[in-house]
Amino acid sequence: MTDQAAAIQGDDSLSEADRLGLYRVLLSRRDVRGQFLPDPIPDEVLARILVAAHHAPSVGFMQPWSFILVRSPEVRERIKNAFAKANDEAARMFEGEAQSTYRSLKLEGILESPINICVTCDRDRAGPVVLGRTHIPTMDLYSTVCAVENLWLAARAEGLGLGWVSIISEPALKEILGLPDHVVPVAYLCLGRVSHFFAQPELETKGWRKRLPLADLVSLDRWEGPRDEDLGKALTEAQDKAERGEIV
Ligand SMILES: Cc1cc2c(cc1C)N(C[C@H](O)[C@H](O)[C@H](O)COP(=O)(O)O)c1[nH]c(=O)[nH]c(=O)c1N2
Repeated sequence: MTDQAAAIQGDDSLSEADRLGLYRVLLSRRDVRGQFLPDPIPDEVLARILVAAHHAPSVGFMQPWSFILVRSPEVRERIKNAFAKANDEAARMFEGEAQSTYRSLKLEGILESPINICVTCDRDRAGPVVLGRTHIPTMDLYSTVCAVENLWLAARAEGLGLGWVSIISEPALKEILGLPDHVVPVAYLCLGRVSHFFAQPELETKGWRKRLPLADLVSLDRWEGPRDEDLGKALTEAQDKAERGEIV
């Protein structure tokens, strides 16, 4: 092992303020669609956010991601048209009241945000045999999602809003952005300064779906296995506190 590989983090303890700050970012991150301001993002801020994304974990240290920064109004117009087509198709998949609620939702900020970012996964980046991906081939896609989450949290820490738009046909997105076959567009993101962040997910406040009780989702040793009652109480308490904004 080289000296550098053996090196350990000098000051590896986090202050209480750091700990709370991280939870604050995690719990106050929102998917933003409608509150974008047009102000450009300074390069140094964008660079920090992209570095955070690039420090995500990845299978076999594959780093399969790339970031296409979409600034061109023409390209964004094409993306918006692809969204409008897919969104109309999506609306028809819901029945009755759900369909009218769906149609009332704002589900993208493609043109209002100053920049869009497509995070891609190059499935060939580290050759055909990748450490850790040998038996579950989708691990490179999951790694790319880790980069997306890092990017999302770093954006929130910088006071920027981010919205993920997935209501677009994948072939249309690939064609517009010129992606080769082996590159998957994992996430199409809208990024920018915002007028405000909502306290709760918009889908929750608009009555689409509620946050599930965490204690119902944690079991022991097997799928829907037994519950640890004490842990269940702790989970409910922690979730209630988070909902009241107490950690934040
Ligand atoms: C993979 C994926 C894909 C999408 C999303 C998220 C993720 C993870 N979300 C955002 C989603 O609606 C949102 O995360 C949840 O409603 C929870 O809200 P907060 O993110 O906590 O604000 C999302 N939102 C939207 O308005 N249009 C979209 O196409 C999508 N697509």
